[in-house]
Amino acid sequence: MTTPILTLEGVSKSFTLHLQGGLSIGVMQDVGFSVAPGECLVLGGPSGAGKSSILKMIYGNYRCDVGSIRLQDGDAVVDVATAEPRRILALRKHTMGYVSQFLRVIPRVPALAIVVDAARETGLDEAQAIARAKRLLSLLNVPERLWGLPPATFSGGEQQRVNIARGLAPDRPLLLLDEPTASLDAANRAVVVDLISEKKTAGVAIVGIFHDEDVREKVADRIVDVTRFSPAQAAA
Ligand SMILES: Nc1ncnc2c1ncn2[C@@H]1O[C@H](COP(=O)(O)OP(=O)(O)OP(=O)(O)O)[C@@H](O)[C@H]1O
Repeated sequence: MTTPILTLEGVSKSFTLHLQGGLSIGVMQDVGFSVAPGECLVLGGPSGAGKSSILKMIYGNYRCDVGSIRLQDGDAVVDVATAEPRRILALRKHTMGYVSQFLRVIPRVPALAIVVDAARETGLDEAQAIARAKRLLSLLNVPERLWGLPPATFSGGEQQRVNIARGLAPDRPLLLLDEPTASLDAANRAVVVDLISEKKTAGVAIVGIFHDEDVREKVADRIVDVTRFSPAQAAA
């Protein structure tokens, strides 16, 4: 098997509810899986099972209580679980990308510039970045008349497609996808499936959450049901 780019081992997570007297709720126990370059691992399981929390731990937004999250970064291996915030920021710039279903709108920055800036983050020059951004926006059916406008006034679906273009524009070896196709129409879902396949062919490792069964079937190499990491399951 190809050397994995990402390996989670013995990861557990609980949340402390400060509004309820510091009550601690265990959400996941002993999470473990690996992902290889070019592979798409889909996290499955019912609402509240902990799928998004796993992505957030990999991205370094949530700290895990114990366990390791080892990420290949060039010749080095970094444990995200214990890495300094500065190291995590560097990983986000070069090594791992995160695409959620929501665009955090930056006031006054036009859609095309948002995607061009993202493409430039991993080293494309201006001309290459513009070409890539235009290709993505066209493929994702964002009308050309909107490219020069800030997305604040775009429809929800248009904003989501700008967001996907921005998330897929840079070249990073690991991509985390948190329901990027939620509320897209069938035609645009199919485009996203093709773009994900392109990334896989380019050797990008993907960990994703897709509620749409059809999308999941098309992109997943493996599906991990995260209910197997629930503390109740572990105690049984
Ligand atoms: N910041 C937080 N503070 C407290 N509890 C949290 C926090 N984030 C997540 N949780 C809890 O952890 C559990 C898992 O949530 P998570 O969002 O990871 O589930 P999910 O499987 O992605 O759900 P969905 O499919 O509905 O998005 C839930 O019970 C949720 O309430």
